[in-house]
Amino acid sequence: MIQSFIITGFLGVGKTTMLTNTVKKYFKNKKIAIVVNEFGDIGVDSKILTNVHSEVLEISEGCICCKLAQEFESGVSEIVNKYNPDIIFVETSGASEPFPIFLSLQNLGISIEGIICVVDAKNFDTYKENSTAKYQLGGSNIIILNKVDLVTPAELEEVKKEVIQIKEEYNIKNNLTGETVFNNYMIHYAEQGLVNKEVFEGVYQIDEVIGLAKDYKHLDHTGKDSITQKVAYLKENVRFNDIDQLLSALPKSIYRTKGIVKVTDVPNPIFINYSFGDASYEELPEYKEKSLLIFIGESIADDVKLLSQKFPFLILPQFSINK
Ligand SMILES: Nc1nc2c(ncn2[C@@H]2O[C@H](COP(=O)(O)OP(=O)(O)OP(=O)(O)O)[C@@H](O)[C@H]2O)c(=O)[nH]1
Repeated sequence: MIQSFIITGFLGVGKTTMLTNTVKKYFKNKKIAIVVNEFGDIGVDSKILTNVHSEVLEISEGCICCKLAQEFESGVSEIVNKYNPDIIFVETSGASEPFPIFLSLQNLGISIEGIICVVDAKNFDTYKENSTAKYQLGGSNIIILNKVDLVTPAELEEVKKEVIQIKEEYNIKNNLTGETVFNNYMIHYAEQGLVNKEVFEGVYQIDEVIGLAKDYKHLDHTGKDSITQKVAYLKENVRFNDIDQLLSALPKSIYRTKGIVKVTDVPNPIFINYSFGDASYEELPEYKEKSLLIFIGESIADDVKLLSQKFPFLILPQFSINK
């Protein structure tokens, strides 16, 4: 039977980092397929993941937990038929819930070994009130407190306490019996997503949930704390320092920025990964498309417009701007 893991967690917590690092470390001799659902319609993660793994299915232009169950199921079936993987990893977008994906995998007869929720130990305070983040914890059975390098032991303990509180409150319940579905869950700590191999050793296999969630109604992403993204393309004469200054000037409402840019003073294209004030850069061997940045946050349309006035090298697409 094909095994699968679902990786969930809020925007920028380290899901892709975990996937890349753990798959490289622990699953070298297995046939791995990765399904990644990007937030919004321009996939940066899949470009990065494709550099590392061969079988990557990108599902974008929507959210697999809301609208794309069918596309997800047919994509996974295709991967199974073509490639016959030992293990499938599904990385959900930071704005989606894991439970509907769990149901889709069950529909396909795939064994779900674990639903992993990655938590950003440093920035948990910033996003813990977001309802999607709470449901992500509620719908998981493995919780990984990541970025431990950025917090003190006391701060980590505090985050752990809060995580347990939310987990207890939002733990998914069986509609018929009212009992919690994931009674046993584990909390692990990680830096760069690296956890002990035991986390992946199938001790959590979940098979008792079939059927209970027919009526499962999940959160409306268009609600008040819903997250939006705005894309900006970049002019060609940009220098690395311009990007650096732009990232330093981002308002608080924009807590996630990703993109791939070509600058005049660095030979290779650069993958930019910014979350909650911290930026990291990685040079890519090649990138033939236009330089772009994706800004993600809550109600950010006006902020992005202001940014493009302050940094005229940003070109906003002309179509309508929604809040
Ligand atoms: N210091 C530190 N940085 C980390 C750690 N894990 C991830 N990061 C950084 O956090 C940023 C976001 O990591 P990603 O793996 O892209 O996060 P993600 O959850 O896949 O993001 P989305 O797909 O946008 O939701 C990157 O700049 C990573 O380098 C960690 O343990 N410590």
